[in-house]
Amino acid sequence: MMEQLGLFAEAGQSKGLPVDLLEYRPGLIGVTEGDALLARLIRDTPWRQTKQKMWDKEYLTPRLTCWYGDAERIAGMLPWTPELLAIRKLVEPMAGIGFNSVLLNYYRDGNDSVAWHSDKESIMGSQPVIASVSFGAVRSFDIRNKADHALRYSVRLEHGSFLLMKSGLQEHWEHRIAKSVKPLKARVNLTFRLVI
Ligand SMILES: O=C(O)CCC(=O)C(=O)O
Ligand SMILES: [Fe+2]
Repeated sequence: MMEQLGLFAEAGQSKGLPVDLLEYRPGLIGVTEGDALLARLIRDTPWRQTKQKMWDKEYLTPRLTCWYGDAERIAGMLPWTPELLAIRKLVEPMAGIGFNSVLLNYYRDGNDSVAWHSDKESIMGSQPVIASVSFGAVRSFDIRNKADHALRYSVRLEHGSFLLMKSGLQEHWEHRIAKSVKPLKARVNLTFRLVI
């Protein structure tokens, strides 16, 4: 429900993106390889639409998801695929840490979204570093300060791009992928995480 309310913003690339919180690098993966990966990830992933609870009512999460990782150690995860391992190998040196899991998000069109949240589950510790790789439709990744919602920035996450959410981001900032009024094609996002 909250995801429906006034979230049709189409923000662009903010100036002065706080580099202590976020680092954006387009072109981590080239267009041709990215196109192939996008098609394969959409086709081969056993996507699920989970339920989320809000105000005591259950809603279907407005996107599809799937977890992969060190399945022999972490319950509920599928084992790494060669493709996901290859992407992990690219992002780990850029993040400066190792990851044992990745959450895949599939935004089928502009109507799919993720509402304002921070990724601070206790299983990741309070200052997690998260590496994010995007394929497909360009979507705006918005961040806002928890104490002052007027303090906000946006990054347009392009096909094949890399975004590093640094350790300070989750504690004092929230992020989202807003819905779009423009018709949009599919997007798949991978967020590599260290679950402890
Ligand atoms: O799709 C994205 O770029 C962000 C996804 C996200 O915030 C998450 O999986 O926690
Ligand atoms: Fe997130």
